[in-house]
Amino acid sequence: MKSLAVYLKEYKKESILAPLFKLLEVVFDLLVPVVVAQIIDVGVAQDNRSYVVQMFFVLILMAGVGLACSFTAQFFAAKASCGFAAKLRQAMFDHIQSLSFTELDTMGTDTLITRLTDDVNQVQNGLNLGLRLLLRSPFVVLGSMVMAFTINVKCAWIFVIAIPVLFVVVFSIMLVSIPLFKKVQNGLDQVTGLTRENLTGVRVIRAFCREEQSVEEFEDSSRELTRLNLFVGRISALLNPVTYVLINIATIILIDRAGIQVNMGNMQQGEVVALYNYMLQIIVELIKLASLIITLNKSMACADRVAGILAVKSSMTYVNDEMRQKEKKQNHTPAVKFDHVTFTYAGAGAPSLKDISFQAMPGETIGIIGGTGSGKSTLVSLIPRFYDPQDGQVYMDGENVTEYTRKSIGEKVGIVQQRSVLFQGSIRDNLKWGDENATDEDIWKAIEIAQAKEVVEGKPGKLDFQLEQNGRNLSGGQKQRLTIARALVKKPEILILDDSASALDFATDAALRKAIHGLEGKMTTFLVSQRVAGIKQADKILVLGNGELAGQGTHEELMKNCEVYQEIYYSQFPEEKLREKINYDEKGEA
Ligand SMILES: Nc1ncnc2c1ncn2[C@@H]1O[C@H](COP(=O)(O)OP(=O)(O)OP(=O)(O)O)[C@@H](O)[C@H]1O
Repeated sequence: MKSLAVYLKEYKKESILAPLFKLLEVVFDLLVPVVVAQIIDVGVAQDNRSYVVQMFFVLILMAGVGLACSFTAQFFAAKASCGFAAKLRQAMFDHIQSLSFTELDTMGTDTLITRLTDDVNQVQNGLNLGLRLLLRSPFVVLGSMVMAFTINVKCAWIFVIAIPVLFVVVFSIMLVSIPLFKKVQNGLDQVTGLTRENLTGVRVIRAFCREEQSVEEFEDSSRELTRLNLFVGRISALLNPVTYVLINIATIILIDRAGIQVNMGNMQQGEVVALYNYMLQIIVELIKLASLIITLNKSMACADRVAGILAVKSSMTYVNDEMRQKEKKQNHTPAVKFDHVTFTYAGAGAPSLKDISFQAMPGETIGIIGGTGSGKSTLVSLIPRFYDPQDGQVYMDGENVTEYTRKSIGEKVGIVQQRSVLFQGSIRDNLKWGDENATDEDIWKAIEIAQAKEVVEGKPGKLDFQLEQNGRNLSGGQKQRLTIARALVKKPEILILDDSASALDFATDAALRKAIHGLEGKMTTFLVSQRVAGIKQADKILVLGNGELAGQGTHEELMKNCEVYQEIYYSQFPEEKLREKINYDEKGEA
């Protein structure tokens, strides 16, 4: 939690001025009962009207100055807390961006969203209140006690006993509720997660008539959060009645003792009123302090969660520009090489890739095929270094991928993933993610290769057509074509299409492959596909089965010597199997 203090550094002045002005306000608050006592003991007792009026204006003046101090304190506290929260949120966002996929997979998106939003808001709230009230309340409590001593020592002892008793009660209740606040935030994570899942999957939920189950699931989770909140609320609600009972007992004793002192002539009536006022100020401040501590507890729990994210170190380090040696590209150096690569996802029991070795020469097209879950996506995700393998090495242009800067990998590799992700904005804005300096001509060229010309031309405004969030105003196939175009705008040396033509019809898929093949230069292309037709023409095909490389070679080679490939092929072209059988039988008869 202390680690978050750095984000307040820039607001040092505000963080000092806010409590300082609050303390000034307290001084005026503490003087009010003294002035009231004077009004009673001098003005009223001696029937001195002009004195009463004079003191009345003094009270108004004190209230005015107190109010100005309070406003100023509020201003500085708000400035510091809002600025702090903005910096913290930005730092978290930047940090999350720097984490590797391994950490992101482990933490999960939902908790990251709650921590980035609700948790940061709670910390901001806690800081704002803390800056204003954390010093004010104890200062009023202690100040009231000191003022009581200046009035009457015998009565002041009641304050000395009452205050610690009240403190113990308040803090005991707080200690019980602190751990519960963390549970409440975790419950909130769960509700956020379910909300997101249900809202993004609403079409599937309706298609499968799962509304009732979804509502029930949400209700269960929400009920649990409510139960926790109620429990914490009840404990916190105990504070007021308990503190009021204690303070009222103290007030009764105070009035009893003070009455005796007045009768003995040691005290005046106005001073009794002043002591009573101080007792009231104490209870008001203690209740404020109690709710402040509740807020601070909540925000400390949230601050811990925020600090937890900031403390996560990326398991992947990148070399920087200075450390990076210039590429020494030589002829006949493979564009991509896997050397006995084994990879297991964090938390997964079994490896998703086992001892994979192959190489792809510059300009080659590499097809990757295999059953579902055989490791195709995992394999290609190691090329742009989304993950690091536990064993073996991945090389690009003869250099280990760990020797590249993050930027240089980004420039070299263009990847189009299975799920098309587009962002709110124009088509042009989205495609310029590939290269922000790309001209409209470059963009149209990429669109043409990606077979998206008709799509874009059919939209009002063409490149200026506005996409909604996640590109939801486009069809699946249209989105896929645009994501392919976005990768092509970058003109990458290595292009990876991870089953990204799955929503395209056969003719478009074929035209896309032909257009990519016809590109100038030596772009190495990886085509991941479930369809043999999609990779048949590739220079080399990698066949994956259960994370292992079952075979590699051209289509013809694999048809001769790779059983897994033959199985896939004949399952997709059963008539070929039949023809094969007929040929074989005919040969046999001859
Ligand atoms: N983020 C992840 N965390 C843990 N395990 C994962 C993760 N992603 C994939 N896996 C596991 O790794 C294995 C390979 O998955 P991968 O996505 O690479 O398969 P694939 O061949 O691309 O499948 P498909 O054709 O269905 O997309 C699977 O068993 C899968 O459950």
